[in-house]
Amino acid sequence: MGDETQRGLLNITSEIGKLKAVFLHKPGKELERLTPDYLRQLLFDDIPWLKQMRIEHDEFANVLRERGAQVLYVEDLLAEVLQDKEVRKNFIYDLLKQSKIDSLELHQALYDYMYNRTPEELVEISIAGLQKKDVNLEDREYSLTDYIDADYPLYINPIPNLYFMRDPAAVMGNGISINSMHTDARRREPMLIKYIYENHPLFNKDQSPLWYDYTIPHSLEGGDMLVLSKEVVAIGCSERTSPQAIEILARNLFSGMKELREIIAVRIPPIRAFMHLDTVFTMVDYDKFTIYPGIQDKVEVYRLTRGKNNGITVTPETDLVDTLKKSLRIPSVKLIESGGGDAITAAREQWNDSTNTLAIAPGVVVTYSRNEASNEVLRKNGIEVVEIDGSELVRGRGGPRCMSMPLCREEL
Ligand SMILES: NC(=O)NCCC[C@H](N)C(=O)O
Repeated sequence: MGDETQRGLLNITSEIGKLKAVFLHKPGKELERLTPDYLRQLLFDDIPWLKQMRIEHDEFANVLRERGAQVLYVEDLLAEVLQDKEVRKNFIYDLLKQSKIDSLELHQALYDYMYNRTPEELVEISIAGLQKKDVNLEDREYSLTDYIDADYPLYINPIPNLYFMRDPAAVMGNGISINSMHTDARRREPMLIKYIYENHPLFNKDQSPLWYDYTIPHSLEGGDMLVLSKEVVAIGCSERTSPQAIEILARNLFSGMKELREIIAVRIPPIRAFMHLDTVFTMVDYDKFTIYPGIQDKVEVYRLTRGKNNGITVTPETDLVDTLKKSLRIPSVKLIESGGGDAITAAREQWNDSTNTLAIAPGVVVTYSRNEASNEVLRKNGIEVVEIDGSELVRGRGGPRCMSMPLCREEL
């Protein structure tokens, strides 16, 4: 990575430029800690079969490599930064704080236990959680909390959604937004990215501005963030991303991304099936987007530009397509409706993330093979579709875009 280490690896100025480097997390033991009792709370609808899921995830990573992207795994970079003793100490403290371990004695015992693990084991604990039965703390005196929580099997909860790397952070320009997650189930994920951002030379923190921090109390998730061009960013205002967060992010982007002209805020209905903007709308080529049919009539669109009202002027718009044309300064925009024109098929395939495409070059996308009608309609519109199997991966309700965090794309 020679040069990139010098100037920072991060550079995302579009949704569709050829993908050069991407962050993934390969699903691991954290998925084996999902039980029926906690499924909903952990944002799953079913229990995936981990072995098959990992095969599917490897296929996804291979497709990206074959098309020229460097695949970096969050677990590897985190293990590298945790080699440093000071970083490791702080990380364990933050992990215990985040896990709300308040009892002094338990805190000390778990600290000691984790400090004596290898960086790789510590990474696994931070993702898969820590079961009580795996730590022998028999001799200590119980606190009231210990007695009351005795039936709960874990000291540290798993974070099974980490393989949806899109959401805890997003690269925009040469900076990064480390996001504030909407649900408790995902609250730890951005902390892991923050440790990598602050300590790994590949991220070259001094060259890479921080656009948003996960400690800000207004939720913002990466599935809502689309870098349409150097000059235009779209942000979903959704179940997961608040208008306050969009305004804070907008101010930071306007002051740090000199070429950025406007931010399009797209308000989508706040329901689980449409949890982020990228579950209903993704960019697939210079002037083409795939969209869940009918959603364009249910959204509200606002343009944010540099202005006097605390740095931002907000202009309500009436139509998504007109706004895209105007903002991107292109003569036409093609919306490719998923589902192939049939409402039932469209709804079924959207549930399985048909519109959550990952562009790996202009007009080339990765999708799940199961979404046959939606893939067909993309092809009919001149898009090259690279299919992967996702029968197990999809059970967490996310597709190829959700599973990837692009770090660097070729400039258009
Ligand atoms: N960008 C995305 O839409 N990511 C999918 C996240 C799925 C995950 N189970 C969640 O509910 O957060």
